[in-house]
Amino acid sequence: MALTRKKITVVGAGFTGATTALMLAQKELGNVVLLDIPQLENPTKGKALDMLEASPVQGFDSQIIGTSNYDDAADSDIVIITAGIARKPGMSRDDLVNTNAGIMKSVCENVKRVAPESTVIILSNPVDAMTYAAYKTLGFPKNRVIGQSGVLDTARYCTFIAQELNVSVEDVRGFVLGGHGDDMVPLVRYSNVGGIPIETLIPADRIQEIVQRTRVGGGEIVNLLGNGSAYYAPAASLVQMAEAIIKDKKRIIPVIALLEGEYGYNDLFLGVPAILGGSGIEKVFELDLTAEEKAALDKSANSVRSVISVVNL
Ligand SMILES: NC(=O)C1=CN([C@@H]2O[C@H](COP(=O)(O)OP(=O)(O)OC[C@H]3O[C@@H](n4cnc5c(N)ncnc54)[C@H](O)[C@@H]3O)[C@@H](O)[C@H]2O)C=CC1
Ligand SMILES: O=C([O-])CC(=O)C(=O)O
Repeated sequence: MALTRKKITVVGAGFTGATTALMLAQKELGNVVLLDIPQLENPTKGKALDMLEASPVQGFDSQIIGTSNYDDAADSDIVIITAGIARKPGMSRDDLVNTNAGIMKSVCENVKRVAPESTVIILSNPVDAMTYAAYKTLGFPKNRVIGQSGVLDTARYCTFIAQELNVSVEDVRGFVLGGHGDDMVPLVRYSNVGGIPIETLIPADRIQEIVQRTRVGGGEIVNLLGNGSAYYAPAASLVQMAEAIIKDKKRIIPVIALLEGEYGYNDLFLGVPAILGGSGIEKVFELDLTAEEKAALDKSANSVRSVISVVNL
């Protein structure tokens, strides 16, 4: 059987998009099309060419092109959408909803036209609502429309736990449920290092500080950067999701999925643990939650619902 490289389009060639494109190529996950608006066609081509010129040094054979023409994205296997504005200090992600919903709609109309069989991963904020907007515009099956928040939020949570215990990040396991906002739900009860529950290793008040720092982790970076938001860890998170799909790894990771009854929610996109493989979201896990955890998840779900309610498509 002839082997063909996958085609991955990254829409939005800003901080997250460009970083994602480079990481995808470095891991040789496929050929990469980096796409931005026509006014930025030359800078987009320039970024792509600059990345490609790193390939002899780093030894990767993925091709990377820059474009503003959706025909170049035709028949992509994966489309990653990072197009949109980012927040600045003092703003919440939800403040981006009107601008980014318009952008998401126009991007998805094009994606639907040129890459109807693709699996689409959304990053643009407010990401739960943008994943909903993408789903409605694309009309793709729910397993092929996936939002990114939980990989990043979990990565932040695990970073802080590893720092607290001075242990390898590789041995920290845990995950964050719910919407990508300040009321997301890091699940302490399901978190461990090397199989040892963190509740037996870290005092309860310190765990609560880690949970809170995770919740506002995006804002911490926004305040430090001063003029934009995080992009290295978000790009790494997108690449992990793309890799799980491209290699049919069947990884269990938190993703933003359409819920149809799971956790008692309907017609809602929310972060939940799922199997991510060749068919996209292959299964959503419904965990047993304590009353306290469920109340926290309800609060987060209500926040997402209120943002979705203002999305006009
Ligand atoms: N879900 C998550 O965990 C995260 C979400 N984000 C979100 O990702 C988005 C992108 O962030 P950055 O890359 O830092 O912003 P950025 O401003 O560096 O890049 C955004 C790019 O999108 C492009 N764009 C705008 N409209 C477009 C259109 N119609 N078609 C194609 N491209 C278009 C812009 O020209 C720009 O190059 C923001 O909404 C940000 O809030 C960022 C980090 C994490
Ligand atoms: O905080 C932001 O605006 C960007 C983002 O979603 C994150 O880094 O978690």
